[in-house]
Amino acid sequence: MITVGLLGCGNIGRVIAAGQENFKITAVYDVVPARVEEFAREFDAKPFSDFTAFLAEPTDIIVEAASVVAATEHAQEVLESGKDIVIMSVGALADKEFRAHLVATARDLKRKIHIPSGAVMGLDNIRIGQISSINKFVLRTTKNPKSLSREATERTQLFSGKAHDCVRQYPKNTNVAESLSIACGRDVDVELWMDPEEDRNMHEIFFEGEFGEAYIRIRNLPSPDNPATSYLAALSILTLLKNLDNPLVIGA
Ligand SMILES: NC(=O)C1=CN([C@@H]2O[C@H](COP(=O)(O)OP(=O)(O)OC[C@H]3O[C@@H](n4cnc5c(N)ncnc54)[C@H](O)[C@@H]3O)[C@@H](O)[C@H]2O)C=CC1
Ligand SMILES: O=C([O-])CC(=O)C(=O)O
Repeated sequence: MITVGLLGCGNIGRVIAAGQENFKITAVYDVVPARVEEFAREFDAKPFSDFTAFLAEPTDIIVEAASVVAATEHAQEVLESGKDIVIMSVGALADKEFRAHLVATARDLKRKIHIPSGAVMGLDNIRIGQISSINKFVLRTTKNPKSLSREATERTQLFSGKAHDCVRQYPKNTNVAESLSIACGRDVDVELWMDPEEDRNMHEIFFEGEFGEAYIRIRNLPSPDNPATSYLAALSILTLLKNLDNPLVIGA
């Protein structure tokens, strides 16, 4: 049985915990002490209010499902402790120096940094961007203003530019932009829209290159507990965890 240390007892953490089968969340940590205690009671895990003690607990892998700040603060320490990490708040890796340092540490210590497909589809073959020329890559994300904690009466563009700038400005809503950039091997172009007529979290991907062209549209249902996060993102990380011990690896 794979043992998991969970950093972040929120919406995604709860979906993962509810779906445990071939892995077990044995240790949990969150900045909100009451949340850790409640989660630990409900899912029979050991609660921690101190990160160092949490990390010292014997677990096989740490799952970050908290925030860009949490991933930035703790990812390096996790790898240095000899554990693999799953990073959900991928926006942390928009800092190129930080990412390079993290990857170098993982390489030296023979550890893995897993990035779930999250709220999009297609990350598998989008990786061909690392070996083949791409002449266009645009992510257009459209969410209801509520998912962005804003108000609007008409469709409004909030951002147009590069992924790393977008996720810096909207760290709770555009981690996918950074996942696509890492997969594709370039800082992708991003448009972020809010639309009061849209009740889903929609991601449209326009991808053109030597291979031909692709258009992927994902219309995600928001998570019941956090409208900023698509339910698909939680299902994605749960699938990743369920496949950690599967010898059959599918996808590029
Ligand atoms: N990669 C992707 O495709 C996607 C990534 N995400 C990201 O996944 C993360 C988790 O999402 P949700 O569970 O929906 O969020 P949530 O807000 O429901 O839960 C996050 C939990 O982490 C805790 N937390 C926040 N900062 C912390 C810190 N510095 N140290 C310890 N605990 C901390 C909070 O108290 C909360 O309990 C978020 O960063 C979100 O933006 C969300 C959707 C898609
Ligand atoms: O869940 C989504 O639709 C996307 C999201 O919030 C993110 O990438 O941070």
